[in-house]
Amino acid sequence: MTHSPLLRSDQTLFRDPDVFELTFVPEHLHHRDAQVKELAFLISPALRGGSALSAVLRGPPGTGKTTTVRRIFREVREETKKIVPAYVNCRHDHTLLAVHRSIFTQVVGYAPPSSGRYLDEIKQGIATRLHDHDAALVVCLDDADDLIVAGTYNTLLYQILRLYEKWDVRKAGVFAVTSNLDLNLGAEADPSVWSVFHPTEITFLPYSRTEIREILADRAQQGLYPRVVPKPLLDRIAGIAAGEQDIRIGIDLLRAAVLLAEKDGRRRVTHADVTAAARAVTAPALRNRAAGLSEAERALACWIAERSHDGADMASGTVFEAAQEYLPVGKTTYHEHLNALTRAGIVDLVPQKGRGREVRLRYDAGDVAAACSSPDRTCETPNSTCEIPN
Ligand SMILES: Nc1ncnc2c1ncn2[C@@H]1O[C@H](COP(=O)(O)OP(=O)(O)OP(=O)(O)O)[C@@H](O)[C@H]1O
Repeated sequence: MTHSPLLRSDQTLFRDPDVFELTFVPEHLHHRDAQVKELAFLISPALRGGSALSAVLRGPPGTGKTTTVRRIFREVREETKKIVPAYVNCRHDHTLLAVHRSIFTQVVGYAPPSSGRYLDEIKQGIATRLHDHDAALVVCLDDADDLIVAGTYNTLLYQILRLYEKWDVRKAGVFAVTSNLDLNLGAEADPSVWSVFHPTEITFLPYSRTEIREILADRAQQGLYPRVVPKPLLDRIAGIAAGEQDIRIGIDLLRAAVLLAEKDGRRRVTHADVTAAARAVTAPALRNRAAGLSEAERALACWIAERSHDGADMASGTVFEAAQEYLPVGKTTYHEHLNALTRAGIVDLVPQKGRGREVRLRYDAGDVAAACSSPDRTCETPNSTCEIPN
């Protein structure tokens, strides 16, 4: 067997580490052509001296909403001075003043003085610059649900969209973005806002495993030296990210696995690097999933983890029968708990030929046991038993 020569301490596997930063805007935006086209269409009237239209962008976390907007805004900035895009992260800026200060900074090119500036002066500064340059404003309010929590959503939309009523500027377009699928940002708008908002709804569906694989391959090619991550390992990373329905997990995992190889002085990522990195990267996601379960559901997850670790038969019916010895629950309750674990994304129920369904853990059994133990009930893999409350 031949071994590739070890890395010297001054060598790195990263051609460009920035490619793995979450703020990185990729050169090629995969699988978002429809959304890019729709946003470009909404902005286009402003290129012809009119006003941009508005939109609500909705999709689960890590589906490329922010990246798509940033990508379009970058192109707009490069192509024309007739449109001024302003991106506001509402997690950070959710008061009227903070949002307008952020818009001012991007429109005017420097921050307004921190003291002695009232909201109206900041708005006037924005409007004057837009008027002087005959430019149209397009604002992206990313994570706009934070504005609803802060109680500023409607006032802000009103003030941005109706800027033209007080100053001689064109009507602004607003792209409101949310990853909260239970929230309808359009419906949250008051009638006075709605009459000038009329957003087009743009949906971002989760990427499939193949799409994630392509995005990750592109990242690896841009950010790493050739052959650092063998193709089967890239497939495995894509599978883990697809299971989590979050491309970010894939990007983090790729970087973490390469860092482990680099730390060890190796030129190639191994299966063991991915396993170790996956633990670290998916642990917070798994903890979040477990936190949403009831004590009884967590106890069942723990028990399933132990059984899976021991290599026992995982057919759902067999698991139920074996569970009877330890877990005093009836069949209906057992299935309810099992369904809750499936919904939480901790187990999958995989149909088996003629044998009902197999209970399969999405994570390492030891990690599930660790995430689902509680102070009163420690789950250990292997061999310990869990007590399940009714
Ligand atoms: N289509 C894509 N092509 C290349 N990279 C992508 C694509 N979509 C997302 N990414 C990358 O995935 C990461 C997460 O994307 P992004 O922040 O745009 O998701 P989001 O939908 O805005 O998530 P959230 O709702 O949590 O803010 C970023 O690093 C981004 O560069």
